[in-house]
This record gives sequence, C-alpha cells and structure tokens, in this order.
Amino acid sequence: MPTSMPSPSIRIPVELLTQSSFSQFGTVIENPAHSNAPLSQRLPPPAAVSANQGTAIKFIDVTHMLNIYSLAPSKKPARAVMNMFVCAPRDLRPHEPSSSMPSSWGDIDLDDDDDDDGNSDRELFDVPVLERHPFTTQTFVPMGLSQSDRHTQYLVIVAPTLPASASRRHTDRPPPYPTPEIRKERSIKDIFARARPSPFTNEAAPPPSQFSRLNPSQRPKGPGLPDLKNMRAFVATGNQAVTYGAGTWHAPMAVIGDRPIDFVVVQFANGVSIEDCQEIILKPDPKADEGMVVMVDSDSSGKVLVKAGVGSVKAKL
Ligand SMILES: NC(=O)N[C@@H](O)C(=O)O
Repeated sequence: MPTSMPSPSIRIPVELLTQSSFSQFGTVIENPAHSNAPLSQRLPPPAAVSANQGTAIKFIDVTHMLNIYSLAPSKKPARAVMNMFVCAPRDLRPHEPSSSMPSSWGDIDLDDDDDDDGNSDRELFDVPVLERHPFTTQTFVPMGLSQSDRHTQYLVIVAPTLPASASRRHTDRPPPYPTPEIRKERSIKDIFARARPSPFTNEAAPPPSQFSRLNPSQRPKGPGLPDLKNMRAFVATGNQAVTYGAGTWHAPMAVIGDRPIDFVVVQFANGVSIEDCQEIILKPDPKADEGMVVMVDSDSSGKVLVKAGVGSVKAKL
C-alpha cells in the first residue's frame, strides 16, 4: 500500500519552465537557440562542438543521468531503460472560488480568472499523488510536439523534499526510503580516515562525500516527504525535455490540451518496485476545501498562461 500524508489546501500558479527556475529539481533539456527564458534568466549554454562534418552542433552532456542503485537495500543492479509513456490529456475541473491558501510562488489573486483582455480562462488540476525514484534520474522526452503547439502542452509539477526530522511529524511510520548500506565492520584505519585533521595526511577539510562531486541540484534529495507548501508547477513546450533529479518528488506527467503526448522516458531500473518508484497519496484535511491544486489559466486558443515567476507578466508562451 502506498503511504499517504495529510495535505493542506493550496492553489499553485503555473510558471515558465526554464533551467534557472527548475534547477533545484533537475534539468531542462532544450536547444539554447530556442529557449523561452528571458535573456536575463538564461544560464550559460552547455559546451558545444561541431560534429557530423560540420553540419551539426553537438551540445555536450545536456543532462546528467545518475544511477545510485548501489545504495539500494536489495543491491540488485539496475540497467538503463527506455520506456514510452503515452500520456492522455488530464481532466481539469472548472474554477471556483476557494478558501485554499495561495502558493508562495507568485503574487496571485485566487479569484481572478480573467486576463487584461477578459478572455483567459481558469481551470483547476487536482494533484492527488506524488512519486519519486530515489536511485535514478528520470528524463521525459516529448515526441511529435512543436514549440509553437498551442493546443497541447505539459505541466511539470514538483516539490522539494522536507528534512527527515520534519517528515516524522507527518506520518506514523517513516516513508519507505531505502537507506544506504551501513558498514558494520569498520577498521581502525576507516575510523581515523574521517578524523580531521587527518592523522595520515594532516588534511583539515572534511573528506568528500560520495555525492560531493555532483552539482548540488543533482545530489539525491534525502528520505523526507514532499514539502507541499513549496510545490511548484511549470508549463513546458514541445521543444523541452525534462530530467527529474534522483529522489525528486513529482506528480505523474500532466498533459494539458487536446491530444496525448508520447514521451520517451530514460532512467535506470532494477525491477524492485519499491526501489524503482515510490508513491505518496496526498490526503486533504477533511475540514479543508480541497488539497493541492494547480491553477491552469489559458488564453482563447487554449495556450497555458504563465502566472508566476519568470516571464509571468501575463506572458503567453
Ligand atoms: N512521471 C510520471 O509520469 N511517471 C513516472 O515517473 C513513473 O515512473 O511512473
């Protein structure tokens, strides 16, 4: 049975998906020449070289795939897998006023469902479940969707991870999180090897942890529950793929629009279901209006509007 946790009622506005806004959760993969991000927000593009006899630009290492199944309790090795997810458009419910808290992401008016021209529409997407893959990154690559597709887009909904100590208050039993192997037999040399200054080298800095060579955004997120108060929702265009960092809490992919999107999904997996994917059901407080809800504003063509964060000046993607 999946674990559940109590959920506050919060309405979350949609943000533009850019590498800088998404960096704590993973990577946005896109051709920098076609980025939607305002110039001031763009990060330096990945290193590029000329390839294919000068007819191609090759961007190097556009996302980092991480396999940390060696830390899984089962010790069952993982292999790289590519699956295809054909994700149907989600049902949205009509907007109605609510006493839900506004999310901390953006200065939003919960009841404002018109843009300046009075022709935008607000609908609501309920988020009843989150999941994570503690030992692997997971990359969603949409196929057959263009940057300018106005009728079909996808939402990337993510939450930071609470510290493990805060998570214990939310649930009677700890969430299922495989823990790294604890080496029971440590030699005297192992024990002194972590002492600082080192008795062997006189080194004063702490020894590097297994993940210290990784960019902070790529490090595993820890065992805690999702930080629902800081959940965020980003709208992606067809020219963007997205990698969730290992252990990043995220909603199952949410397609908005007319037709399904085919995604090729690249990750590692070892076939042990609790190590490959962990779900948590969000249970709204019985006295609350609703649970976690993304406000999906769209213009008259169905294009999702950005209402918070970078490019939120009623920007139309
Ligand atoms: N993100 C999503 O839609 N689904 C997965 O992460 C999965 O592995 O089921």
